[in-house]
Amino acid sequence: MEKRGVIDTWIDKHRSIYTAATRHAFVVSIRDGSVDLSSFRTWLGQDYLFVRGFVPFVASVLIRAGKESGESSDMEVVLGGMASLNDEIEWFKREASKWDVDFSTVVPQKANQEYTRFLEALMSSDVKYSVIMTAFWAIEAVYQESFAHCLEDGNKTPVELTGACHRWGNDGFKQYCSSVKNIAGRCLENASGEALAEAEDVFVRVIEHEVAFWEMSRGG
Ligand SMILES: Cc1ncc(CO)c(N)n1
Repeated sequence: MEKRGVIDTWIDKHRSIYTAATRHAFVVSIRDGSVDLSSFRTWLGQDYLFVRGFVPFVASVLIRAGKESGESSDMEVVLGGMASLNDEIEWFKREASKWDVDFSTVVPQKANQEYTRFLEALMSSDVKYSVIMTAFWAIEAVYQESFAHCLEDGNKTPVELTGACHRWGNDGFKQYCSSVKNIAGRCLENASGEALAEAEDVFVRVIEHEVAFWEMSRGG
């Protein structure tokens, strides 16, 4: 059994918003097959833009893992995440031609802009390593839990959407999220009360941005 840490207590404490992010109506509609394909296309274009903004964020996490972590494995975990982002961008481009979405004309919507701005603020050197790691974990975990749900028993996920679900819902990605969670948890064990409060706040804000991102996608 894995040890329950502060992150698990936050998930419990903020359960309703956490569930709103990981079982959003958009995700549930993928799982039950009722998804509106124009929503999926909106999500695809917006998430491609998001991921392009997420790369520099992960790069900043990588630099900090190299400099500030006492554990050499932190950098390797984040580097693995970087490598999968490289594949992800290629995947998005293949999906774009499959769904006839032209990324060059996609304009970031408000929820996307606000999320990207939030990530940019987290890249400041004033933000503590434990806080940035908590954010990084939460961002990845929402996608992992959401898309894994679309692959669980009883799903009616349309076959043309299973590629997206496997991308974030596969066991390797789950393992990777668990490694990031362990890093964040370890940092938080030694964190000051102030850092803990900041990390909890950032956790909730990530979840809120994720909910808004799904809402935007569903809105078409
Ligand atoms: C909005 C959003 N959150 C998380 C991820 C996971 O990388 C993603 N691709 N997009």
